[in-house]
Amino acid sequence: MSIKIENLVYKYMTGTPFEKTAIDDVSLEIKDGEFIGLIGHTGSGKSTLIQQLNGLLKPTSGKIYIDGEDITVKGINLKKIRQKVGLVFQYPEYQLFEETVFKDVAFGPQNLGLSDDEILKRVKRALKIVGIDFEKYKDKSPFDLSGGQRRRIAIAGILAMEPKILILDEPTAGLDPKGRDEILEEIRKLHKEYNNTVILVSHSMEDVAKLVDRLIVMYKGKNILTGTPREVFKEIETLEKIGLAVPQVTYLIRELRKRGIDIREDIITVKEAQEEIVRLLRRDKK
Ligand SMILES: Nc1ncnc2c1ncn2[C@@H]1O[C@H](COP(=O)(O)OP(=O)(O)OP(=O)(O)O)[C@@H](O)[C@H]1O
Repeated sequence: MSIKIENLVYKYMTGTPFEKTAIDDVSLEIKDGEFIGLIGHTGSGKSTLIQQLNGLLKPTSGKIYIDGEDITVKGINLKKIRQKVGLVFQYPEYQLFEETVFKDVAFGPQNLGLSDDEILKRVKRALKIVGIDFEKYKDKSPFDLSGGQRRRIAIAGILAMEPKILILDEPTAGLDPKGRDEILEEIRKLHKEYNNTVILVSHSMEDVAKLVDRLIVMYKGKNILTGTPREVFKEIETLEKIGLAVPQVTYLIRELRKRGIDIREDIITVKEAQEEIVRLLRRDKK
């Protein structure tokens, strides 16, 4: 499902100073099935932006179209929008409340009024994607599990509703490197399996660059850069100015090129760097 945002403005009326413009005239388009990384420093407006995409916050002005439908009009059916746009909040594990894993993941599909067979199918599928063994965990209390496992179950609860657009707000926040890599790998898998539109919110370029089709970079409520990770990483000066680091390997390649080494410019992962270095060594041997 596609998303189109036109001249979006969001002002909080409760802050200090009294009025705070959190989203400042943002326009962008996301295509059906795209995997987007929404990047920006703390306070750049990422959470405010995504909460408007499922109707949780109502824009101060501007338009949002989900699959061509304007969701900013009065009287719009919010339940219908939330079936299409699934939002996984930061630290979603704190929103688990049922006494078993099964009940927690089934809660969303039950609210959609699906049959028991369909609910079971969806719960199994969602747990499989997040790497939780259905038989082993279905009757366990989520509260007896580790933080990483609880987060997966919370994500599975949203996946089980099979939203055409899935938005994850900092899904790796607070996890150790292993847990972080596992969750990111699962998000990659689920995008492949469902082929839905995914927006992954993060302030770590390193995490998202290797996964996404396109990056949207926010700064002070504005969308200041958009493009593939390779295109965005070329703007190192702009990114540095706004406090976002490009992956370390990108810096390394830049330094090597400055020293006259003829290495490909658009490398963004360590794996690509390894392959390129091997290629150069082989070439020089000849
Ligand atoms: N409830 C609120 N009342 C007033 N101002 C708010 C409120 N929530 C957010 N803001 C302000 O709006 C701006 C954007 O905040 P937002 O949470 O959308 O940024 P973010 O990029 O998601 O940050 P983070 O990475 O920390 O979640 C910030 O300046 C923030 O202080």
